Amino acid sequence: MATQADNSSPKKEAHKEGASRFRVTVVGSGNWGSVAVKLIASNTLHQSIFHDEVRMWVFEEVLPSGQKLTDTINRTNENVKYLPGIKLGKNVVADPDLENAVKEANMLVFVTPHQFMEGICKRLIGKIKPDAEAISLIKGMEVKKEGPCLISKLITDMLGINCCVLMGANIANEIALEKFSEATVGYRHSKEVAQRWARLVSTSYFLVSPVQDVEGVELCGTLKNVVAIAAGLVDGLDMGNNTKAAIMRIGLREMRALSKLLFSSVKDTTFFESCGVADLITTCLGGRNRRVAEAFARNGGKRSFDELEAELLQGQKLQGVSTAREVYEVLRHRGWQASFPLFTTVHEISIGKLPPSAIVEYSNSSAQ
Ligand SMILES: NC(=O)c1ccc[n+]([C@@H]2O[C@H](COP(=O)([O-])OP(=O)(O)OC[C@H]3O[C@@H](n4cnc5c(N)ncnc54)[C@H](O)[C@@H]3O)[C@@H](O)[C@H]2O)c1
Ligand SMILES: O=P(O)(O)OC[C@H](O)CO
Repeated sequence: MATQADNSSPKKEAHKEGASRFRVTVVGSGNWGSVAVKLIASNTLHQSIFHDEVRMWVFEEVLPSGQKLTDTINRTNENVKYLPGIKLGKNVVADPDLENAVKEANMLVFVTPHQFMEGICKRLIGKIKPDAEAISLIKGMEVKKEGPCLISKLITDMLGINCCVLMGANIANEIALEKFSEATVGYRHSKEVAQRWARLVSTSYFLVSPVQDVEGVELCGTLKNVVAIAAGLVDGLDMGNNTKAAIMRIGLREMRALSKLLFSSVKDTTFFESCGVADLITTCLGGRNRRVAEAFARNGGKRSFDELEAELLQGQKLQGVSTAREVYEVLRHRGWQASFPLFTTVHEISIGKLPPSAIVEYSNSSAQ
């Protein structure tokens, strides 16, 4: 069942005497981070359980104008670099000081590119409130000696706090324009906590469903980025819709198979939620991973993903190429490469070991 915030009244309900309000900080301010802030800020204003102010940690940058990004956000109420043209909400405060941004929060929303999370968590050890709850909107994982480590687990292990996840068919620019979308909150124990997260982010155009399967939800969001690279390669090779649909189907099979091998608790039904097949479809049709992979194939693999990412995304970050490498490390370590030809081939193409055309030749060996 979708959970929708009651934000029908423009005025905040009366605050119950003695009840303390949840203070929210969003750690991250990229394209999705800024849209998440907009959703949250529209809800904290109207719901008495939340403090009005939403603090947003900004990785400080100096803009071409010479001004700091944080100052510009606070002056214009817009993230002019990562989400231009969209007002975030007057109750949003951008803060370049990470420790200061989190110190009073008891609801922490993590939404940075995954490769920065370990460093961010290190800086936050001992700096957050002991009763804080977290949610990760980050699609990606780390690979440790012991094996893969999902970002929600990294947060829990390093900061000692519970962490839900929110994933879904959520191209940020479309949600910024208030076009209808769905998302899935994955939770481990407490449905009540998951419902509070849903209440924080849901709007009339953004419907959120809680599912008790953190690993399944997070692995869907993480692994679909590798399939999106494959779909972009197919587009760049002008192979047409049937081939792309086949690659998406094979990719979905590999997503499900790897998720269940890594965590036997992962539920089949999770793949039918927004975080599963719906996110796979939207990413393979309109995402950044798809777009950069298309350019990579059109250039015959002669320009690197890093170079194309910098040119096409202007500071936004791809997750699919590094996730393909991380998945490859897991497969190689466990001797599972032969069972995951699409994941393996995406990595080998991205490092120049195979040409872009290998995406079809090699991936279809699992198409049974
Ligand atoms: N953009 C989307 O449509 C979308 C939708 C759903 C989920 N996501 C996921 O959300 C996560 C965040 O993506 P995004 O779109 O908000 O970011 P983004 O790719 O738009 O922006 C990159 C961000 O990284 C920051 N950054 C750069 N160097 C840094 C450093 N050294 N340390 C910390 N931060 C640094 C930049 O300031 C910027 O805020 C990713 O896991 C992504 O897969 C994105
Ligand atoms: O633009 P991408 O490829 O990073 O994908 C964005 C979102 O994950 C889609 O849900």
